[in-house]
Amino acid sequence: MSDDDNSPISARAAKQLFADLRGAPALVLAVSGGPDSVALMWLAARWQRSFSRGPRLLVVTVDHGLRPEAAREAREVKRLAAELGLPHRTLRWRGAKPKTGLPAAAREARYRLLTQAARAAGASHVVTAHTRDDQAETLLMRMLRGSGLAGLSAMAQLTERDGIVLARPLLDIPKSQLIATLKRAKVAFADDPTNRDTAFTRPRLRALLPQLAAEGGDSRSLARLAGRLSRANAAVEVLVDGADRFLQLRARGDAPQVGVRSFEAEAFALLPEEVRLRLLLRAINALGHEGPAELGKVETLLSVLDQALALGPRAAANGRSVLKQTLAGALISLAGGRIHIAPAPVRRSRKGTRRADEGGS
Ligand SMILES: Nc1ncnc2c1ncn2[C@@H]1O[C@H](COP(=O)(O)OP(=O)(O)OP(=O)(O)O)[C@@H](O)[C@H]1O
Repeated sequence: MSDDDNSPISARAAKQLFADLRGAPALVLAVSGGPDSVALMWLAARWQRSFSRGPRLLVVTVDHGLRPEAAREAREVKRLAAELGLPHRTLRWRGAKPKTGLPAAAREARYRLLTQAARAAGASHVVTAHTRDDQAETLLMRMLRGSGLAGLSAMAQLTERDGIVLARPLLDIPKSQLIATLKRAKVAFADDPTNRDTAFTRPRLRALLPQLAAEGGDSRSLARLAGRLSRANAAVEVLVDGADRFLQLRARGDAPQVGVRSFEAEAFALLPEEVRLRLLLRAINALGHEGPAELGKVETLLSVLDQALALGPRAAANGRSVLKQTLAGALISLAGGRIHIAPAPVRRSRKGTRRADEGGS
């Protein structure tokens, strides 16, 4: 860790960190009460005071209803926000809590509540306090799961959700600098014990980080790796855009069918495997009605498709369907020398709930 990693963030440095947010009408600051987000609130308040007409700031704390101390922590954030002259709201997650996958469900609820609050306040952005340490943990978690290049790109500075921009201006900043900033400003912050609860994957991985850092794999190098993979991922996406246009040009003579993607099988087969995979993934996610497809399942589908295509154009050119499979609510078929992707038919199950056909046929 360099000396800089332990120095407080200056007003000048903060101005650069928040530069992308300067023109926003209003910002929701997502503040849990932990050190990272309390530092975000303190830095943003100081930054806003430097303008006569900066973005309006609204501080939002989500109480997930999972820990008894959460309500007190939210009140503490409200008190600190008031000291900084910022309005604050506490939002409660009232839905049923699942027995498994609780962190993921809580995160989903949190982002839903935060984006709703942003919309209601006329804010264009929800700003979170993700740090370089969070980025390193995210990369590590995804590496252990065997994620693809897109997943290994970890978090981006700006993403979009339901028309609201999620901004992470502190993504290159180590947590130690945020703590140094709070210490210098004499601001107190809460300690969330779930951050160390080894019943959850992320805290278990967090506990491994000092050992990795001792071997040279500190948050700086892990975050640099995520940045490099993100750059490579962006380049592949541009190649996939180009391949998509190429396939559309090849289909010029064919009347396009509404709600169906279709590729000429022979031209598709010439493309690199990663590009073929992403073309399928994009089409399935755009037309399927069961949420994003799992990468592993699309890989399996592609190998089945490749085997069918390896039988040669004859196999696929006689109009008969040589492959018909559903995945993530999309129907993928190979017939007449073309690959078709369309929404899968929705049928009623015996219990009366609607569901898509499953499995191949
Ligand atoms: N209860 C909360 N209320 C408001 N904002 C929160 C809350 N919890 C987390 N945040 C915001 O999200 C940021 C990341 O928090 P944390 O690392 O705990 O999230 P996570 O559960 O690991 O999931 P993700 O990284 O996907 O958001 C925090 O710095 C803060 O800005």
